[in-house]
Amino acid sequence: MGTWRDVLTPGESIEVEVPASTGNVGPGYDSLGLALGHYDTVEIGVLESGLEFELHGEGCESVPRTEDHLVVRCARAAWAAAGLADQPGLRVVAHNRIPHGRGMGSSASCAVAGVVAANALLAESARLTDRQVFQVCAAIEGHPDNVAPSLHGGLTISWGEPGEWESAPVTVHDDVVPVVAIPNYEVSTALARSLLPAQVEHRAAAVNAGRAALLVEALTHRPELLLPATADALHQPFRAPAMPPSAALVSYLRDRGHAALISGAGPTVLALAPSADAGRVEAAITDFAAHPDEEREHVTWRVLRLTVPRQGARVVSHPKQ
Ligand SMILES: Nc1ncnc2c1ncn2[C@@H]1O[C@H](COP(=O)(O)OP(=O)(O)O)[C@@H](O)[C@H]1O
Ligand SMILES: N[C@@H](CCOP(=O)(O)O)C(=O)O
Repeated sequence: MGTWRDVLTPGESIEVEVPASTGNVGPGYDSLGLALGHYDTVEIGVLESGLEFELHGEGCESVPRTEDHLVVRCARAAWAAAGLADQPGLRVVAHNRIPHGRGMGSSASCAVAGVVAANALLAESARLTDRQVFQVCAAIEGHPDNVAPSLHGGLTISWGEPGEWESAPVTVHDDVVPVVAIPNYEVSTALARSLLPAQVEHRAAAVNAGRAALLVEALTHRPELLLPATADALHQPFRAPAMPPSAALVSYLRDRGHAALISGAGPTVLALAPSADAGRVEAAITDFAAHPDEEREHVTWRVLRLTVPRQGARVVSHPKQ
C-alpha cells in the first residue's frame, strides 16, 4: 500500500450511531450479549494532521483528548488492520449517552463506533470485511460479548478465541423489556475481572451451562422462564463485594420474581421483564431506593425502560467534505 492519501480523503467525515449493550446476561459469561436501545453517536473526520475533539455528554470531562482517546485508538487500529502504516489527523465529535464504568458496554460501543466509522471512511477497495471489523473491536475490548450486540443488535452468542472470534446473532422475543437501574457509582470492568477466581467448582460450571442454554430459549420463545434462566454462579457472586448496593438490588428484585442480574461487569442492575411487568419492576426499584440501609444511603439510581434493538451500529451520515 502507498500512503493514507490513496484511500482516505482529507476533509471527509462520517457519523455512526451505536447501541449500548449488556454482556453476560446472567449465566453467559463472556459469551451472551444483548443490545440495549440507548445510543452514542460519533463522527470522525479526516484531517491532514493533528487531533481535534468536540465531546458532549457522559465522560466528556474525564476522557483524554489525545491519541489515547478510545475512538482515536480504535480508528487507528482499524486503519492499521487495513494496512495503513502512516495515518492522517482526526477530528472526533462525540455525543455520549452511555454512562461509563457502569456495565452498559460504553467501551465496547466506543470501540465499535471508532472502527466502523474509520472503516466506512476508507475507499471501498481498502475496507475491512464485517468479520475483520468484529475481530478488531473484540481485540480492543478483550472479550466479544459486548461488541457483538453493538455491531449486530439483538441477542448474540459469541465464542472462539482472540483473532478468531465467532458470533451468532439471534432475534429476541418481542415481549422482553430491559429495565436498567444505573447507580451513581462506577466499577471498572478491569477491576471486576480481577475479582474472578482462576478456578470454579464443577457445580457452578454445571449451573451456568444449563442456565445459559435455557436463557436462549427464554429470550427467544418463553420469557416466562427468564427468572430461572438468568441465575449465575460464575461471576456475580465474586464481584458482589465491589458493588454491595447493586448485589442487594438484584436479590431484592429476584426475591419478588423479577429476572434481575448485574449488567455486564456492573454495577448497573438489569431486569428483563415481560412488558406487562415492566411497571412493577420500576415500582420495586423505587421501593428499594426509598429504604436505604447504611451501606447505600448515598446511592441514587437512574431508572430507564429500554428496548432490545434489532439493528446494531449504523452509519447515519455519509462521507462529506
Ligand atoms: N465514548 C467514549 N469516549 C472515550 N472513552 C470512552 C467512551 N466510552 C468508554 N470509554 C472508556 O472506557 C472506560 C469505561 O470502560 P469499562 O470500564 O469497560 O466500563 P463500561 O462497562 O462502561 O464499558 C471509560 O472510563 C473510558 O476510559
Ligand atoms: N463479559 C464481560 C462484560 C463486561 O461488560 P461491561 O459493560 O462491564 O464492560 C465481563 O463480565 O467482564
